[in-house]
Amino acid sequence: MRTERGNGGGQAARRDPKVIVGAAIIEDGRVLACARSAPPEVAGMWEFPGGKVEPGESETAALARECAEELGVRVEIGDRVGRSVRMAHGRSVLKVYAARLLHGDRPQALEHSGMRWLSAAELDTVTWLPADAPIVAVLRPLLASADATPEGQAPDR
Ligand SMILES: Nc1nc2c([nH]c(=O)n2[C@H]2C[C@H](O)[C@@H](COP(=O)(O)OP(=O)(O)OP(=O)(O)O)O2)c(=O)[nH]1
Repeated sequence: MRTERGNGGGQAARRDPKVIVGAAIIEDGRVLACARSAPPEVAGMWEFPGGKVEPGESETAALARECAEELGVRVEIGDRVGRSVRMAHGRSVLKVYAARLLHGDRPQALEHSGMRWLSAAELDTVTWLPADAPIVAVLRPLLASADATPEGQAPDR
C-alpha cells in the first residue's frame, strides 16, 4: 500500500515523510517532559523523549532505543496519543505513543538539559516544541483522569 504508515515494514518509501517518534512516559498522573539541549534554535524547549525512526526499524523499537539512549530506561510502549503531526513542511511527521517505565528504572537526562514530571495542571508551565501542542492537548484529559485515581494522590498519613 502506498501510505505514510512506515510502522516497521523495513523499507522507507521514497516520498514518505521521515517519522519522528516520541514517548509520553506516564507515571502517577504525570508525564515526563524533557528540555532539548540542541540545536540552539530549540534549546530549552520541551519535548517528549524520542527521535528519528531508522531505516528498517519499527516505531516501537525506535522508541525503546531512544528511551535507552536518552534516559537510560526500559519502557513498555502503549497506545498512540493524539494524531500524527506534520512538521518541516511535510517532510517529517511526529507520532507520540504512551509509555511506562519497566523494572523500576528511573530516567536520567543523559542528552537533555532538564527533565520534569508534569501533571495535567502543569503541562503549560513549560514551552513545548510547536509540533507538540496538539499532542499535549490530548494528553491533558488523560493525565487529569489518571491523577484522580487513588494511586495519583499523595498518601494522607
Ligand atoms: N524527540 C522529539 N522530537 C521532536 C518532538 N517534537 C518535535 O518537533 N520534534 C522534532 C525535533 C527534531 O527536529 C526532531 C527530532 O530529531 P532528533 O534530532 O531529536 O532525532 P534523533 O534523536 O534521532 O537525533 P539525531 O539522530 O539527529 O542525532 O523532531 C518531540 O516531542 N520529541
